[in-house]
Amino acid sequence: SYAIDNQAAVNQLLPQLQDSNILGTIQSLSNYQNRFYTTSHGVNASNWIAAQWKQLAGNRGDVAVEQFAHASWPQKSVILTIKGTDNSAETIVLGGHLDSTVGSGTGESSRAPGADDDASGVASLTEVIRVLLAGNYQPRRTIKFMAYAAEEVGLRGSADIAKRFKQQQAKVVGALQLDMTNYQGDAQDIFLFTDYTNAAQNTFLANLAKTYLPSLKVGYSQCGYACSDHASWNAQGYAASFPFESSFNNSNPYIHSRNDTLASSGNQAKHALKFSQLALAYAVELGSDGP
Ligand SMILES: N[C@H](Cc1ccc(I)cc1)C(=O)NO
Ligand SMILES: [Zn+2]
Ligand SMILES: [Zn+2]
Repeated sequence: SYAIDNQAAVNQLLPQLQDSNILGTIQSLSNYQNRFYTTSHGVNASNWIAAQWKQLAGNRGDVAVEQFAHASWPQKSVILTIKGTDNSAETIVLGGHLDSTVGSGTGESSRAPGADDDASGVASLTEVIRVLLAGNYQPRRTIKFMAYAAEEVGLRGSADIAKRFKQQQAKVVGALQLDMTNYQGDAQDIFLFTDYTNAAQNTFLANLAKTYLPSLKVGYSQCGYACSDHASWNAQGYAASFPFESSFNNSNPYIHSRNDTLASSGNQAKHALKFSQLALAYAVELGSDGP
């Protein structure tokens, strides 16, 4: 159910989220020459994220970090799992993509910083992982954080994973996608996309924002096509949502170019922090439901 009944836990964890940490992760990821799915840099960036998430996991027995190998390209996806206590068969997925591109012809030497698209989403998620684990949060459902490979070439990493989960009849209660969280193109703060997503879960997110982030303005928009990894989960029949940094009309003009840098996003991570806050509320409220 989409009940909002964990105020104590959420309100204790929310203030611990720091935009300075998000900024650092965006900087580190955009320092790779590129993170394209077939380059050595793209492979290294995946390994770096896995190492970061392993560091955050520390020696918690209920937390595991793995890299999901894809058959037809070298860049792996990264999955961190926090195993649930008494409702661990039900799973919540929070994802973003780790690859970057400057469009067709991207290769080993291309410069593709991908600060907003999508280092920002991976950084927003990494800060949620840090706070949940530092706060020793123990979910009843299983929570999986995913950094997908090869999103820019057709949502291929998330498609592999979502298909595998469906084949295994995994009970994914909901999936949240963070792709571009740090460029504020509009006066409103968060835009919930209504195509290729689940309406009931979108309403839940709007209610989470109203409850925990009352100063934020929430709008709605559409992509018009399967524009990020939420569409891979939607395609498998799972409830997906896609909170986005701006409206379609005012989206970041720098993406898929060498100018998708932190500087182009105002050298800040305050906008990305809002998405960490929403994602944490989503993870804790859904994660705390029993069987
Ligand atoms: N097409 C998406 C980015 C994207 C998504 C929504 C909107 I509006 C504008 C741009 C992409 O490149 N994801 O990596
Ligand atoms: Zn992109
Ligand atoms: Zn993207």
